[in-house]
Amino acid sequence: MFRAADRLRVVLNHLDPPTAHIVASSTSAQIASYSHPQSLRYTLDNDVLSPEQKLFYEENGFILIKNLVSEDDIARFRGEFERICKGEVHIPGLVVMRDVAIAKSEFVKDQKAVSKLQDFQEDPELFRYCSLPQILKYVEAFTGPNIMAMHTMLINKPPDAGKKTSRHPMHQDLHYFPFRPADKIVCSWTAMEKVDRRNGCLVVLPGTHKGTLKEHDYPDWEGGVNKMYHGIRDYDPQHLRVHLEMEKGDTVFFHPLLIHGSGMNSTQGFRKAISCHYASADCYYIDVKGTTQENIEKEVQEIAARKYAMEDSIKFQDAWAFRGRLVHGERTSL
Ligand SMILES: CCCC(=O)SCCNC(=O)CCNC(=O)[C@H](O)C(C)(C)COP(=O)(O)OP(=O)(O)OC[C@H]1O[C@@H](n2cnc3c(N)ncnc32)[C@H](O)[C@@H]1OP(=O)(O)O
Ligand SMILES: Nc1ncnc2c1ncn2[C@@H]1O[C@H](COP(=O)(O)OP(=O)(O)OP(=O)(O)O)[C@@H](O)[C@H]1O
Ligand SMILES: O=C(O)CCC(=O)C(=O)O
Ligand SMILES: [Fe+2]
Ligand SMILES: [Mg+2]
Repeated sequence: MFRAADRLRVVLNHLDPPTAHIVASSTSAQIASYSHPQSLRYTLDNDVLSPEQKLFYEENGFILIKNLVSEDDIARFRGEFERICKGEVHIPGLVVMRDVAIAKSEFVKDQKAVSKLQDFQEDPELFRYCSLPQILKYVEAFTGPNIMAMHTMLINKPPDAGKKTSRHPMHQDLHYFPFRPADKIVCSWTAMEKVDRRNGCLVVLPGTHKGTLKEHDYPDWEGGVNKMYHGIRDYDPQHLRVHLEMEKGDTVFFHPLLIHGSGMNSTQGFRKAISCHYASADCYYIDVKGTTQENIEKEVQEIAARKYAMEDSIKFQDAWAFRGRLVHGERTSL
């Protein structure tokens, strides 16, 4: 009989030493809560994940793969980001976001003002990230062969302006998505430089992908909160937290129900990461009316109505169908 604690130890051998140390320092009660999976629910067989890696994802809801994206590719993404910030290229549909602490200040056409690019699916250079074969190989282990890139971001977490607005509250990405099933959705998030607690690395609550979608709303933060940065109000503050310290090119794949956030950037540098949410093209859209997702639907529709100057006519689902791009296999449903 393979005990939970033994399995966790096996799995820890596949983590970075710092992360392994943090997981290993969890209490025995928390370790015991890693139950034995009856069968593999969250991963598929495509010979990419080792049995230990599968078990780790099943139990924790994330897996970190070291050195998956090359220095050259990251340099190219960084170059394109700079060109966008300088206004040298114009990408249809791209959303350029500024941190709430600087959004109201004078506009500077410089990357320093930009906290996030969203929806870069029409930028061939940045979208290369979503088609990288070594990423898709892993994605397929979660989604199967028909793969849609649904949501793209380049996050440029700014040095905190003193109001802690650079934090991203604890949340589940599924809150933003009107498609299911959740188990056929996965995020890939690649560090474009070394990320650690000082510059605001990702923080995850392992195992929370086994729970349900929780109610999200704006946190009561005195210094203000960025637009659409909803958080979970009632997550268990005692739950084991793992800080994912990563080197440039390291990539974490995580489940859309995994509770995660990122801390304040207390350095002077802009912490960069690039990410894509993938879903199986076999997923289907749902109506979020009457669910906890109604609040985000309303906000997305308000912004879309302003952006495309079309009152009320954009459905939440259509906004996703319009941005989604097939990256592998067939576009069967989404
Ligand atoms: C897994 C998925 C996870 C996620 O999707 S997380 C977050 C999702 N976020 C998004 O979809 C992007 C949301 N942001 C946006 O759409 C835009 O950045 C946003 C907020 C509409 C601003 O667009 P801009 O083109 O900059 O428009 P603008 O300069 O005219 O500003 C309009 C009003 O918005 C304010 N604003 C801008 N950036 C903000 C921020 N970061 N947080 C809070 N408020 C912000 C801005 O001050 C202005 O306000 P006012 O109308 O002057 O009172
Ligand atoms: N008061 C709070 N309420 C809700 N969430 C918070 C609060 N403070 C921090 N968080 C969230 O916890 C995560 C980590 O935040 P924080 O910046 O405090 O880093 P940390 O985990 O405490 O690490 P460090 O101590 O190294 O700063 C982020 O997702 C952040 O948004
Ligand atoms: O890079 C980060 O800080 C995390 C962003 C994130 O989790 C999100 O935008 O959904
Ligand atoms: Fe997220
Ligand atoms: Mg802290």
